[in-house]
This record gives sequence, structure tokens and C-alpha cells, in this order.
Amino acid sequence: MSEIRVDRLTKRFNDTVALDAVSLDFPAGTFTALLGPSGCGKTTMLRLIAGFEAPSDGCVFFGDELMADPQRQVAPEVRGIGVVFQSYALWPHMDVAANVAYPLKARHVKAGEIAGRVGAVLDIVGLAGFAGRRIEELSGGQRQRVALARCLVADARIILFDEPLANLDMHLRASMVEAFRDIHRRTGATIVYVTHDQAEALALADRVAIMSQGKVLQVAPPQEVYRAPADTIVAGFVGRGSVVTATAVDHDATSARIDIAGHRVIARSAGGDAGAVKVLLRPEALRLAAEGLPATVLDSIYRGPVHEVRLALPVSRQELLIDSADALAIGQQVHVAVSDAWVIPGA
Ligand SMILES: Nc1ncnc2c1ncn2[C@@H]1O[C@H](COP(=O)(O)OP(=O)(O)OP(=O)(O)O)[C@@H](O)[C@H]1O
Repeated sequence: MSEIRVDRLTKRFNDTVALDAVSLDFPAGTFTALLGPSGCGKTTMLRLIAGFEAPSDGCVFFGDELMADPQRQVAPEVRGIGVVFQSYALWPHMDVAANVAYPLKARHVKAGEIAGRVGAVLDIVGLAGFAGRRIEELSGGQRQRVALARCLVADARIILFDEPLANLDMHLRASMVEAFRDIHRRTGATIVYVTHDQAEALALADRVAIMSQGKVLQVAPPQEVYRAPADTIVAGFVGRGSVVTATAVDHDATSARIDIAGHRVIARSAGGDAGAVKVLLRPEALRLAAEGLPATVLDSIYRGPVHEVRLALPVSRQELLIDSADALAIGQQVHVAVSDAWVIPGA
């Protein structure tokens, strides 16, 4: 069953259409990342699900229950959700245990039960032994774990995250990614996670929804979004790669023979007609070889552990990105063997 369902959900702020008639299901127990560039409507979608904003049009359901439409909204505090933002919103003068216990106290849960539940969630987020510490004495990552524990203690079936790792450094983010995956496994909650960081989205979620200009362009498992992007915007936003113009000689249901700059390549395809197509080529599917696509080195930058090399194809302004173990000289003539390619649908 779908735990959350949004149907033609629309949000307008004066002349801005922040969310444009989006219909999307979030099945029970799934971990969905909303991914997209700044201003594409991710936070607006989350706030509408949480009940912090009211829809201009369309509706939000939790199971069969209507949470919001333009006429009627269920208040956020009775939706049974947990929410974690990038700002932790903790009480600095209270200790860790008091912060985490707050939602239970507000619901008049018995003191004996509170201590047990607080201990259990501090254990889950890796803060056992920190119960008596003041918030001011914690690092950013530890504070974010407290915010997470406070959200988990309420046992919400639905947990909403808005860029919870945005304020943390790279190493802390990596360790928190582990904590989030663990929490999803342990709680089985339905999670919606907003981020503009594609690495985070691909690592964490079992479904990624790519958004642009208030619309959802593709919803699919991370591997599929990466391997088979639904359009050129998704292809450009997720992962490194080059989109080149080519000619499809023929198609079947799953592959196509294509011609790139006079060179024949077999590409994966969702079917289509012969003629002009756009093809995505990822660096890991390209290597320098004795034979293949002829190209000229435009630049070569060391990215550790490989050199990222930009190549010009002998067709106007078409470029390829490849990784090379060795630095290449600008102007050098090379050939590129292609082991995988994807014909972008409808492009
Ligand atoms: N309260 C508001 N009043 C007016 N415009 C708003 C309001 N909230 C959001 N918007 C606009 O709606 C659009 C979508 O904003 P939203 O915050 O949902 O984007 P986002 O994808 O979460 O971006 P970011 O990654 O930068 O947080 C933007 O153009 C934004 O300026």
C-alpha cells in the first residue's frame, strides 16, 4: 500500500509555480530521495507532505486518509510524522536526554517508559553514553544525531528529512549516511529525504525522484536513474558523462545500432525510430584504444586517482569525458572504445 500519495499536487507562491501538478506514490517502507537543483520544488513538496504549507491545488493522502487539499488541512502535529531539518532546532541549555525525551513528555508518556525509549534511540544513533551531555558540548554531527534520535523516539511511520547533512563536513556526512541506512533498516519507516547532493541520494535511497522546475522527471531505483536516465535533464544532473548527438541506424526493444561521428556503437535503448538521437556516454564505459572513435584532447585534469580528460569529437562542438590513468597532452589524437551507451528517450 502507498503510505503517502500526492495527486496533482500544486503549490503557487504569487507568480512562482513551486510545484506543478505532481502525482507520486511513496509505498510503505520505501526510502525516497527527492533530488534536484536549487529551487526545483523539493522542500515545497516536503512541506506540503508535512502540513507546513497548504496545496494550491491537488491533494495529499496518508493511506486512504486525506491530509490536505485546498479546502482542508490536517495539522502537522496530528499527522504522525517525524521531521528533521538541516538546522537541528535543539534546546542548547538542556542535555541530550532531555532534548530527545521532549516529544514523549509533550504526550505525557510515563517517566519510567521515557528513560527506556530515550536510551534505545540514543543507542541506534550511536550516542549511548552521551545522555547527560549538554548540546553546547557536542559537535555538529553529534547534534544532528540528537535531532535524529528525537525524531525516532516518537516512533513515526513517516519520517521527512530536509537536507539533514547540509551543514556537516564530508567525513561526518559519510558516517551519517551509514546511520540513516541503519535507521531505515531498523524502523521500516517510510522515508522522504530532500537533497541536492546526488551522491547522497544514490547512496541512501531505494528510489530517487529527480525534480526540475516543479515537476518530477523520473522516479526509479538509483542504478536505473544512473544507467537509464529518462531525459537529457536527468542525464545532465546525475553522474558524470557526455551527451552526444548520433544517428540511430536501427532499434529493437532494448538496443540500437548507432553511428557516432562515422563510428558504429551498440547502445542500450528503450526503443524508438531510426534517425537523430542523443546518446549518454559515461566515463567508465569509455577507454583509450588502438581503434574506435577518433578524438582530440582538449584538456586533462588530475582528479586523483585518474586524469579526467575532455575530448573533442570530429563533429561540431561534441565533447566526450573519459578517465585516463595517464595525463594526456592537449591536441593529442586518440581513439576511444565504447563498451556501453544509452539512447536517451525522446531526445
Ligand atoms: N514561502 C515562499 N514564498 C515565495 N516563494 C517561495 C516560497 N517558498 C519557496 N518559494 C519558491 O518556490 C520555488 C521552489 O522552492 P523550494 O524551496 O521548494 O526549492 P528547493 O528545490 O527545495 O530548493 P533548495 O535546494 O534551494 O532548498 C523557488 O522558486 C522558491 O523561490
